[in-house]
Amino acid sequence: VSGAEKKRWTLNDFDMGKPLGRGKFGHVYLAREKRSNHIVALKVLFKSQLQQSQVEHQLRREVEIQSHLRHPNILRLYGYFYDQKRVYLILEYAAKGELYKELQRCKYFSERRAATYVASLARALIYCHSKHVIHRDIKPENLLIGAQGELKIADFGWSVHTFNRRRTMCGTLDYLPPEMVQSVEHDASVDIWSLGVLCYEFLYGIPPFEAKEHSDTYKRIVQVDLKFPPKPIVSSAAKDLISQMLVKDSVERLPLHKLLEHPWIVQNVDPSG
Ligand SMILES: Nc1ncnc2c1ncn2[C@@H]1O[C@H](COP(=O)(O)OP(=O)(O)OP(=O)(O)O)[C@@H](O)[C@H]1O
Ligand SMILES: O=C(O)c1cc(-c2cccc(F)c2)nc2ccccc12
Ligand SMILES: [Mg+2]
Repeated sequence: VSGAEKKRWTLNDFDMGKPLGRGKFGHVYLAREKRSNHIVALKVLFKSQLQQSQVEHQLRREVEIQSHLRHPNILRLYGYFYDQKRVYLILEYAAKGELYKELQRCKYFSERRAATYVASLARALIYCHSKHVIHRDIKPENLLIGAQGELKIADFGWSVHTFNRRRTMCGTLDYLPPEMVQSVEHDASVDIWSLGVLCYEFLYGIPPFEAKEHSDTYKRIVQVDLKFPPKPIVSSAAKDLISQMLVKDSVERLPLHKLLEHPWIVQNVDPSG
């Protein structure tokens, strides 16, 4: 759907198909763009609900960010339009649906499948960070699966553009203390932590710091109370990678480009990518 940015879309440009799912602010439908016959997912959001939840600015930011990202493992946002009551997002259709449903169905993934997913997510995040975009909400619910089984990061609702704030806010960086200057790195490394949590959940079927009460989960996270269950059996290489990502001090976390060179990834991702 090239040149989509300039075009002014309306609902008449689409034939509506089956509902694909329900989100917090509305429904997502399968749709076909009439001129190109291109199949898309049309996310319909109600303005009233967006206003009630005061997420208008977040949605505009999500649209602004996602519409400029181009990567095979990032769900495309081709464009948007709105009418009196609703805002419509024209999204790439992920034919194999939600990753978390697939994880629930399989209970946990094989090491090869988990490593393949982790590697594609790492590549997508390297791309995002190179554009000074941090996702900040990497979790199974926000991952969709494309027609060829490839992973697509969706839902940039919590993503932020860090660069401008840092630069424009203070002009020169010269007078900023290390933690302020580092904070751009610092923020980017939140996605490394989340990817480590995801890798653990792919292999064990449960997230590493799960607890009955929120307060207990909070404690386990801040203490990095990382334990590997005896079952299912997981290779020490996988545990080594996870242990290098779930590190409290963010600057100590394994950088994403180093992750792609880790033995567990190299040995478990088929070279065809
Ligand atoms: N591009 C897509 N392709 C296929 N299915 C989709 C797509 N986008 C959404 N869906 C389906 O619709 C459901 C709801 O979509 P989504 O999660 O984006 O809404 P939401 O939950 O309101 O968003 P958010 O998670 O930011 O609150 C998803 O769980 C998924 O099943
Ligand atoms: O009536 C509007 O001008 C309007 C526009 C947008 C909007 C504009 C661009 C991108 C985007 F994602 C959303 N969101 C809204 C949310 C609530 C109420 C009104 C609006
Ligand atoms: Mg959702």
